Amino acid sequence: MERVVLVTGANSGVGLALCHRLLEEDGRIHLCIACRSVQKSEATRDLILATHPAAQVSTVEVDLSNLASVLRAAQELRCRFQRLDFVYLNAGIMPNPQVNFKALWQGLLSGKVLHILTTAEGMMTQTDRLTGDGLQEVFTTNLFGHFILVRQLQSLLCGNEKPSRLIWTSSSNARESAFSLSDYQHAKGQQSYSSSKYATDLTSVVLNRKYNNQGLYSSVVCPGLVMTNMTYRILPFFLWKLLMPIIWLIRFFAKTYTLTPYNGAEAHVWLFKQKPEYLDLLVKYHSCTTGLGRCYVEPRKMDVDEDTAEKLYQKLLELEKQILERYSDLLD
Ligand SMILES: NC(=O)C1=CN([C@@H]2O[C@H](COP(=O)(O)OP(=O)(O)OC[C@H]3O[C@@H](n4cnc5c(N)ncnc54)[C@H](OP(=O)(O)O)[C@@H]3O)[C@@H](O)[C@H]2O)C=CC1
Ligand SMILES: CC(C)CCC[C@@H](C)[C@H]1CC[C@H]2C3=C(CC[C@]12C)[C@@]1(C)CCC(=O)[C@@H](C)[C@@H]1CC3
Repeated sequence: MERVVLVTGANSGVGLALCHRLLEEDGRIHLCIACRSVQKSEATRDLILATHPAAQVSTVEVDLSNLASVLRAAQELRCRFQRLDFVYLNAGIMPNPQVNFKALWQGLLSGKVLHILTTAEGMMTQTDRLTGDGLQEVFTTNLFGHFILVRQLQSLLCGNEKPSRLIWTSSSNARESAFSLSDYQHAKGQQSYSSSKYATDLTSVVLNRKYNNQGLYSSVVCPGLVMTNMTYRILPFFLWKLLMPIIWLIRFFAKTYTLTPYNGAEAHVWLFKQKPEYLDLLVKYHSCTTGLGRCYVEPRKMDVDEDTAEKLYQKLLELEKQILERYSDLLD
């Protein structure tokens, strides 16, 4: 039986490369690409079919920052499919990114050059805003919209003959110091991206605890530093071009400088080929590339506190309850 794979944020960057790579691995899968615009998803479908003409590719419209749209997409997926084998929760935003060059400089002068250059710890700030639902946009797009989607797709993901898989695109920028349970949406700080990715790591850990016995497994990956629409927004384009020779040199030392979306999707594709029962679910899988361009995957233990993870999960459930009450007309 063909496997059904759903990918969010499939129209560009890591998500698009992932779609191509999954079809290279197994041309028989049914690939469902989730994008927030119909035009973009159709253009992406055509692009994928141009290189994989025999592939089965369908599209679903979902704006993860709009919870009504998430509920509608889940309803449509429930009608269309009997089960989902893989869900790649990959869409993400980092709005109005600013680099703190003072922190970068201090980091470079400290002994932690590689750590700073690969995690950007304490170096990046973002300006967040509220969604139409009154939630923080980065939290909603990167984590909560996906959380609602997963919960609404539970009937397609749980109790299947073979285990189903959730694969979240997290980041090595995920930091406990940027996250607080009392402000889990990160309304007060300026590191909403880092906070949302840490919250993603926590959520994945708890999802395993709650759902492994129903045959659903969750993993987190980091694609490394990849040049995509998201990263090109951090610095002016000409500056990136000027920095490129230095960045390619840094790649000889910084294995997570994967740079291309193809390389960035390595951990996602590797997980596609693994049996979940053998994975360490407290590990983040990092896409890595050697200086000469060979791709590989490195597992690294996550810095997560299980008690905090459980408390966050309870808060997500409370918020979910409020949202489902608000949109009760969209439920079956
Ligand atoms: N690039 C990097 O260095 C790193 C990226 N990541 C993560 O990788 C993932 C993919 O990012 P990347 O490929 O780099 O960047 P891109 O900007 O190329 O891709 C992001 C994708 O998310 C989609 N998206 C954004 N907002 C929404 C929304 N509200 N609803 C639905 N889809 C949405 C975008 O769609 P649209 O085209 O419509 O905007 C796009 O397809 C993200 O989660 C990111 O945080 C993690 C570590 C490093
Ligand atoms: C390397 C150059 C000489 C100078 C570039 C400085 C910064 C613009 C980059 C250094 C580390 C980078 C980085 C990211 C963005 C660009 C930098 C800050 C990320 C935050 C992008 C998104 C992620 O999720 C992280 C994994 C990246 C970590 C490293």
